Amino acid sequence: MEGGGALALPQLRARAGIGSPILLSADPGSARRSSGASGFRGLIRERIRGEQGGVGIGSVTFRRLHPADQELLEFQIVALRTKVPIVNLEVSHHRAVAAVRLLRTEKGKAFVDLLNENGNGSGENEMSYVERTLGFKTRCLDNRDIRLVTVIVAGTVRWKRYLDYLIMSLCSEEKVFREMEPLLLQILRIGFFEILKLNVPAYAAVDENVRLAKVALRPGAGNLVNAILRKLLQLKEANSLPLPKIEGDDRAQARALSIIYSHPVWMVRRWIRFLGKDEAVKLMNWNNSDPHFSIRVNTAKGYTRADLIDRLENLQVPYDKSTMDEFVCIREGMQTVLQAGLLKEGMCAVQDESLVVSVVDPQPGETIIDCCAAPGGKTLFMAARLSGQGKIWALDINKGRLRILMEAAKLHNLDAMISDINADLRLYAKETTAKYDKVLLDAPCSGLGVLSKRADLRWNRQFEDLEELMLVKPGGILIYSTCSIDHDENEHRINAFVQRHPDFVPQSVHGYVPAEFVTHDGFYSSNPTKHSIDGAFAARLVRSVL
Ligand SMILES: C[S@@+](CC[C@H](N)C(=O)[O-])C[C@H]1O[C@@H](n2cnc3c(N)ncnc32)[C@H](O)[C@@H]1O
Repeated sequence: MEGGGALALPQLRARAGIGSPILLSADPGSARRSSGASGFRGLIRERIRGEQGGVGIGSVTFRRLHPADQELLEFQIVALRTKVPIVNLEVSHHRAVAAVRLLRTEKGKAFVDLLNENGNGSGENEMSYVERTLGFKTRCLDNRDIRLVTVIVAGTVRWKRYLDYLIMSLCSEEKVFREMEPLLLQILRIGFFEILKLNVPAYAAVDENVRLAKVALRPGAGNLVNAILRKLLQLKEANSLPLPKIEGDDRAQARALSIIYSHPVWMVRRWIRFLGKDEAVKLMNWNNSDPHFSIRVNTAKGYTRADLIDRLENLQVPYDKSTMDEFVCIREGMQTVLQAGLLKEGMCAVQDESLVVSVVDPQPGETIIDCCAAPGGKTLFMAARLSGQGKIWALDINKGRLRILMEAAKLHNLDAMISDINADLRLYAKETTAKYDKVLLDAPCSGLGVLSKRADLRWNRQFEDLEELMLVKPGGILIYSTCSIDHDENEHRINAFVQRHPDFVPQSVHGYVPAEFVTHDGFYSSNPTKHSIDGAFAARLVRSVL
């Protein structure tokens, strides 16, 4: 086995006796193409059948294997035959978990990051996915592993177009890339990402990914990974990665930029048209940078930002004070904050540092409906600003997300001020006679302002349309907000709305947010490249009294 990382068989046997979970399952897993009798799994099945008196392939096939592979095969046979539960210690467990998470992310069945899950719990969940998908278990994930999985998965998703272009260029023919089995492609993406963007030492990136491909798939898959990664290393060393040149007509340039900065072509073309090439490149660089997280202190529980800062200093988590009083910004150490239980205590919440709540400007005694409320970042923030007087209705179509919101409300001592409504806003708005002082419509949008945090959104963009709502009292205020920087979802939508509903008059957000966030038309707009915070938009519309 490459890299000299293989354990000697007696050692493996000794570890097999420790009694951790089992190594192999009979189910080859949907992500892997059946490798037949020529794959590891096939060989094992044949060998065991042979030993049980069936038709085995015996030593002839075994001689085709490299001695190190044969050693691994023997080990796996011991595990299967003795049914001793064994954790697979051969593969790099965080890479195995990352590969499985990438497969699941691509099918839309997992989020990119593990931040919302708890350390050990998430390790166990991940292990059961790994077992079902790969047919073996890895050892439990510790905090460092979870961080590595998050970094690898988020980075690989973010750089997918760039990585795939290079992988395809290095395959002997395009067909090899197009027909590549999903798991093999994820392993290659991880290897490419580690080498090109994480600067992982070459021996580790190559050996570990080769071993993962061999164990999870078959020896031939490992050989392919080995050949392609070594070719990549040579090209990287010679500074001659086969990337497209930014030349030709607009379309060709957009295509090249979309590969180099790993964004969809339509997005690049749109941004070049509206922002110009330089600004579009800046924006893509922001989207590709590591996201930072903002934490809002929970004043409703009596905590101050100084209390939060004390805790962060004790935990040795570096932070920056935000311009907004309740916030601090964290670039690294989020896992430490989670582990220390600051969120569970209700001391703070992870929340985008947007000024939308300042645009709403909740005042004690007001009734406010938050129309697309879950998971509740803005609901909780608004409730905290009501200083114990007033009421917020949190409406969302998604019951599960609404439940999370109400749990968080309880944690933050704000549950008495918040009631939930599980409904489709379009139906609710038609059927109810209720009217509110303020209506916040934080509309589902493309999320084009938060692409640095949501690595997957750039590949999954879809518009969802909402009916206009008439839940606002005469004289009340509708606040429309998005986490998008796209004019079609923001200014254009507001202008169209106002044309259809002359009883709603835009009111400048001047005075509610610092001047640098107020657009020419009096809307709130934050721009990642200008303000170094996520992109967001908000408009205040006052309903006339008549
Ligand atoms: C952008 S998120 C809201 C984020 C939230 N305001 C916050 O600050 O945490 C959009 C939410 O709209 C909800 N949603 C989408 N369509 C809806 C509809 N027709 N009626 C009610 N809620 C809807 C989604 O379930 C999702 O939770």
